[in-house]
Amino acid sequence: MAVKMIKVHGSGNDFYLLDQTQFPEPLTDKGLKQLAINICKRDGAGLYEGADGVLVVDKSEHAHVLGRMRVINADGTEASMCGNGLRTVARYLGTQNDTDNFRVETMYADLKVQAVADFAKNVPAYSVEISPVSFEAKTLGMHANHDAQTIINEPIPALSNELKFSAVSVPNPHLISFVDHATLVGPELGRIGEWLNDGKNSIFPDGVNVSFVEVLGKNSIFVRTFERGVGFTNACGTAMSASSLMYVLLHQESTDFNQEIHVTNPGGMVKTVVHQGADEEYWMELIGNATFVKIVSLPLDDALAADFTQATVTVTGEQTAYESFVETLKTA
Ligand SMILES: N[C@@H](CCC[C@H](N)C(=O)O)C(=O)O
Repeated sequence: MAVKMIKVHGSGNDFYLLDQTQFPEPLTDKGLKQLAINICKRDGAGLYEGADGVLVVDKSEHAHVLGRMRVINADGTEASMCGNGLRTVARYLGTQNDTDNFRVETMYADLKVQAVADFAKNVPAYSVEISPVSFEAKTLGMHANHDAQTIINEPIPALSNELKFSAVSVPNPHLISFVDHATLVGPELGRIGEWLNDGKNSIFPDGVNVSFVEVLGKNSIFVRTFERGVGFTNACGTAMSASSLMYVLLHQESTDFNQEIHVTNPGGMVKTVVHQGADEEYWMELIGNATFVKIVSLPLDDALAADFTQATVTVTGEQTAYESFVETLKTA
């Protein structure tokens, strides 16, 4: 049996999108984990250039929902959400069902998604809801600062004597620190990210996504992320949404609720809007590209055995358009 996957990305955060409805029976969780580990490897060991993870699309049993998305990180662990990936899954399901405003089931919520105006010619874009938000240590799996219930713009001495951190789940866990430019591009993010995701530390035993954020100007931030289960990524959608929330809560001199925030990242840019609902709950809109790079086919047994010799590929041409779009950002 052959497996067909689409190589997709949002802001250069890249994935293999696997629609399990192509199989008579979905893969087991063990099979999905093995597949992700095999195909995501970088440096020529994976399928083509590898990926940050696999986006698994399944049927949903929920009413008014077009499909279910699961997120398997490159190391085979499962994440509860993926903002950049959700945009591409929204495009995939929307195109299949000929609709552009619907919901997708994710681990903790059925999230609203919507097609929006293209970012540039041949650079389709989608807006997705990021929620639910929590600052609770229990939800975050956090045991820091003598088991503090929340950490909002506070030092965590076990991590750094200089930086302040905010811990927020959206619903995957994020640790956010506002830094100057030298710190943004320096080695601290890698050091802290690796330590917190070593599976041995007692602060985040299940790991955490770590982001450094630089305020660039009014309604404008740069976000660099070390992802749990992946390492450095070009961009992390939930991290950019969590960073935007903390930007609104901590930097009212520069931004506010309901304003469009320009978020640049190493792989491109997205826009976010932070909302507070009627019950005071926070939620974010994440707006960005949903690029389909190529369609890949290979025997499923080969993919599960990490043999990619029979793989065939059809390139869409969208990556060239995306790269031209990113070039325009540098001159803007
Ligand atoms: N890149 C994703 C987030 C992926 C999940 C993360 N690695 C985790 O384990 O929480 C995004 O765009 O949000």
